[in-house]
Amino acid sequence: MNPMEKSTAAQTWRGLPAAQQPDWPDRDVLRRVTDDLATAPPLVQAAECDRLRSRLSEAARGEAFVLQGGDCAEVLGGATADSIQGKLKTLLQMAAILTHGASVPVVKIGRMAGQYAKPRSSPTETREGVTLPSYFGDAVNDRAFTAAARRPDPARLRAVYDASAATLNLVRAFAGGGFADLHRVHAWNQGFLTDSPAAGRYERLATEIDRTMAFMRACGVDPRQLHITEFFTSHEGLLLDYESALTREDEATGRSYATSAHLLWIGERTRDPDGAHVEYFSRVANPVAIKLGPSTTADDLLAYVDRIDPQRLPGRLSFVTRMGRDRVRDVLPVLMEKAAANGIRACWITDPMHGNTFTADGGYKTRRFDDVIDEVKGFFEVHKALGVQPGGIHVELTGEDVTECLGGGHDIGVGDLARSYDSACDPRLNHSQSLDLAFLVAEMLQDGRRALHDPALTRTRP
Ligand SMILES: O=C[C@H](O)[C@H](O)COP(=O)(O)O
Ligand SMILES: C=C(OP(=O)(O)O)C(=O)O
Ligand SMILES: [Mn+2]
Repeated sequence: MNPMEKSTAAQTWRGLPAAQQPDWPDRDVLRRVTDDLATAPPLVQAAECDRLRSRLSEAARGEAFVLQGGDCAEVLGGATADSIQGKLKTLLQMAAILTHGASVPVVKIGRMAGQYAKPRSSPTETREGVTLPSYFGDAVNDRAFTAAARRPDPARLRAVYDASAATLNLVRAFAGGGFADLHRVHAWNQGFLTDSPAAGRYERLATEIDRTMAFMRACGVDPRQLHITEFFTSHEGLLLDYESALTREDEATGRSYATSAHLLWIGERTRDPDGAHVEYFSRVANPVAIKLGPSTTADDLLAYVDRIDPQRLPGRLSFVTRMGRDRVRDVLPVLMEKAAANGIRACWITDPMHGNTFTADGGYKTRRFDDVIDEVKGFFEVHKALGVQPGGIHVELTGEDVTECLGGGHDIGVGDLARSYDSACDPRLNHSQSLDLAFLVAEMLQDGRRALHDPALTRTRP
C-alpha cells in the first residue's frame, strides 16, 4: 500500500496558504516523483526522533547544549566524502571545545542530509537586464544563471532523497564506526589549516582531553563508552510535497513522522501561524523548531505553542532566534518573558547569522564575524538577566577554507571575499572561524553557568 494513503497527517496542509512553494511546470511529473518517494524507505526512524526530542528537553532545562550547523544550502554534487567529513570533523571539534569548556553535554545536529531547499526574498533575480527565477536550492532548480537551469524540475526531489540517503549513510558510519571516538580528538584537526590561533588552541585542548581520558582509563572507566557519538540531522521543512511524500506512520504508536530528518524547522518566511507549514508540522511527531525573526510577536509565540505543542511535550518545540545583533537585546526578552509567564519551557537556540547578512562591495552576500559574536553575546545576556541557561547555537558553516564571512582569526577582509566564495546561498563560517566561535561560546557558557550557580548573582527564575 502507498504509505502516504495511511497518513492523513501528510495532507491536511493542502488548501492552506503555502509560502515559498515552487511553481512546478509539470504537475504530472511532480505526482510521479512524489508517488515514488512515498514508497521509498524512511531515512530516519521514529525512535531516533524521539531520542532527539528527549535531548532537546535536556537542553531546554539547561542540562545540555545544542550545536546545530552545516551549509546554508547543500548542493547535489557536493555530497562527497571529503566535504561531509570536513563538516563532521568541524562539528565534532566544536562540540569538544564546548563540552570541555562548559562541562555540558553537546547535542550534535547537522544542517545536513536534506538541506537542499531555499526560501528567497525575491522570486526573481536580475543580472545585466536579464530576469530569471531565483535559485531556490538544488531541490528545485540549478544556480547557473540560465533559463534552463532556473526552471524548477521535480525530478530533483528524487535526487535530493538519494543524496540525503548517501550523506546520512556516511554520517551514521562516522558516528558509530569509531571516527567520532573521543580518542581521535587530535585526528579531527588533520587536513585543516594549522596556522590560525584557533587551530593552535584546539591542539592544546585536544592534548588536555587526551590526558583526561588517560586518567579516566587509569581510574577504570570503560573507554568503549567514548567510542560512539549521537549525531542527528536537520533541515528546513520547506517543500511540503517532498515532506508529505516522506511522512510515515509509526506502526508501534500510530503517530506520523517526517522521515526525511530527525529535526525539521519552519523558516522565518514560512512561519505564518495559519499557514500550511505550521499545519503540516502540527501533524508530525518529530521535534520541530521555528525560526523567529525580529518581527515575531508574543502572540505569534503563543499561537505556535497552541498549534504545534498543545500538550507541552518537553523537547517538542524549539525556537531558533535570528534577530540581528541590534535587535536581539530588545525583542528576545519580550518573547522569553511571555513564554515563561505561560509556563512554556521551549529550547531557545540562537542563529546569529541570518539577522546579520549584508551585501558587500563587489556584490557578495556576507556577515561580519564580530556581528555574529555580538548577537550570541546578546542572546546570552538576555538569558542571564532572566536566570536561564541558553539552549544552543545554530550556524552556517563548512569545513572548507572559504572566504565568505568577514573577520575571524585570519581577519578576512572585503577584498578576500572573491578568493574562495563557494556558497550556493548564504555565507558560511569557515573552519577556523567555526573554532573561534566555539571557543568564544564555551567561555560565555562557562561564565553563565558560574553566574547561575552563584547564589549572590542568581535571580528567581521567571
Ligand atoms: O538561507 C536563507 C535564505 O534563503 C536566504 O537568507 C535568503 O536570501 P536572499 O535574501 O538572498 O533571498
Ligand atoms: C533560510 C534560513 O533562515 P531564515 O528562515 O531564518 O531566514 C536558513 O536557515 O538558511
Ligand atoms: Mn541561510
